[in-house]
Amino acid sequence: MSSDSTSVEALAPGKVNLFFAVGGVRGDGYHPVASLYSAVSMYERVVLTPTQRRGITVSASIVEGSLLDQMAQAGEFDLSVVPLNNKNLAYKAAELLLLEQNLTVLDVSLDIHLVKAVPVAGGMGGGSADAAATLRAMNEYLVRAGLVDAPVAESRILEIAATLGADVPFACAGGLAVGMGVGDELTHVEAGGSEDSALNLVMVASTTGLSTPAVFAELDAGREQNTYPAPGQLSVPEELLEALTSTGAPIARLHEISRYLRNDLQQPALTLQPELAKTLGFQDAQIVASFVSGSGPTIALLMESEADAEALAKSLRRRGRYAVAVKTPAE
Ligand SMILES: C[C@@](CO)(OP(=O)(O)O)[C@H](O)COP(=O)(O)OP(=O)(O)OC[C@H]1O[C@@H](n2ccc(N)nc2=O)[C@H](O)[C@@H]1O
Ligand SMILES: Nc1ncnc2c1ncn2[C@@H]1O[C@H](COP(=O)(O)OP(=O)(O)O)[C@@H](O)[C@H]1O
Repeated sequence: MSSDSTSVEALAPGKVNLFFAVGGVRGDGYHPVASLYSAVSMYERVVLTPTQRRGITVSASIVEGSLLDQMAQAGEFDLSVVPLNNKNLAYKAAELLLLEQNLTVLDVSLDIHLVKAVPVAGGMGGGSADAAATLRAMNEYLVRAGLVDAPVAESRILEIAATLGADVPFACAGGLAVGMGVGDELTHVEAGGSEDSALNLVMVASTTGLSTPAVFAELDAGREQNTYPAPGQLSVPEELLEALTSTGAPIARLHEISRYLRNDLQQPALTLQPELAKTLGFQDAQIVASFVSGSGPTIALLMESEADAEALAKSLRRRGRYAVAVKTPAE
C-alpha cells in the first residue's frame, strides 16, 4: 500500500487454482470446493483519489505490456466491458467498507481508479483482486481522511470480502492457500523456502471470456449425463502440498507437482470453448504441464525455468498470441 497527501493506492494479485475439486451443486446454486489458490505476479492496482463531487466514481485504465494491453492493442479487448458504476466489484467493496464504518458513499468524494492487468472474465480473479485492493485502500483512506478513528480489523475485512465473492478473501490474502467451503474458508500454506521455489508460468489469454456460472452449470449438466466424472473427495492432496513446499531437485519437483494438478472446471471450459484444446496441447520441451486457470479461458503453462517462461511468452507473442510470463505463488 502506498499513499501521498491526496491519494491512496493498493495492489492485489490475480490467481490460478493449482487444484480445484468441485462437489455437487447446493440449494443456493453454489458448489462446495477444495481449491489450492496460488497468487500470480500479475497485479491489479487501485488508486483512490479525492474529487470535487460527493459520492464515488469508477474509472479504469490498463497496465502497459500486460495481457490486457496486448489484447487492447490488437483491438481484441475493449475496456468498456468493465462496468464503471455500482455494478463494479470495486464499487461494491467500497460501499460495504463504508457501511461497516456506519458511512455511505455520500460521506466521501472519491474516484476509484482501476489499473487493470488481469484478463476480464478470464478465470484469474481480476474483479476479485480489484475488490480486495479497494477494501484495503478504503480502509486506509477513511482513517487518513479523519472520517473514522480506527480501521476495520483484518479478520472482519475477510468476512466482508466473502460476501463480495468466493474468490475475494483469497485476493485479500495472496500467497498460497487452501480454500474450502465455496473457496472462502482459507488456510494459508507456506510455500517452498527459497525464492527459486516459485513456479514459472506462461499465461495465455483468450479473446473471448467465459462466464463463471456458465462453466459451473456446464459441469453440473455434464455430470447429470455422466459426461464428466462424479464429484470426488473434496480435499487438496497432501502430496501436492508437500511437493510445493519441498526444495527437492527442481525438475523432479516440478514433475511431482504436475502429477497432482487438477481442475474440475477444465473439461466444461473446453466444451464451451473447444479452441482452447490447441493452447492446452502446445508442444515445447520445457512445458511441464498445461491447465485451464479457474473457470477459464486463460491457460497456464508450467515451465521448467524463468528463462524458458520468458522465451516461450516472447515466441508466442511473435506468433500473434497474448502471453506473459509470471511467477506463482506471489504476495
Ligand atoms: C471459479 C473460481 C475459481 O477460483 O474463480 P474464477 O476462475 O471464475 O475466477 C471461483 O470459484 C469463482 O469465484 P468468484 O468469481 O468470486 O465467484 P462468485 O462471484 O462468488 O460466484 C459467481 C458464480 O459462480 C458460481 N460458483 C462460484 C463459486 C463456487 N464455489 N460455486 C459456484 O457455483 C455460482 O454460480 C456463482 O453465482
Ligand atoms: N473490477 C472489475 N473488473 C473486471 N470485471 C468486473 C469488475 N467488476 C465487475 N466486473 C464484471 O465481472 C465479470 C467477471 O470478472 P472477472 O473478475 O474479470 O472474471 P473472473 O471471474 O473470470 O476472474 C466481468 O465480465 C465484468 O462484467
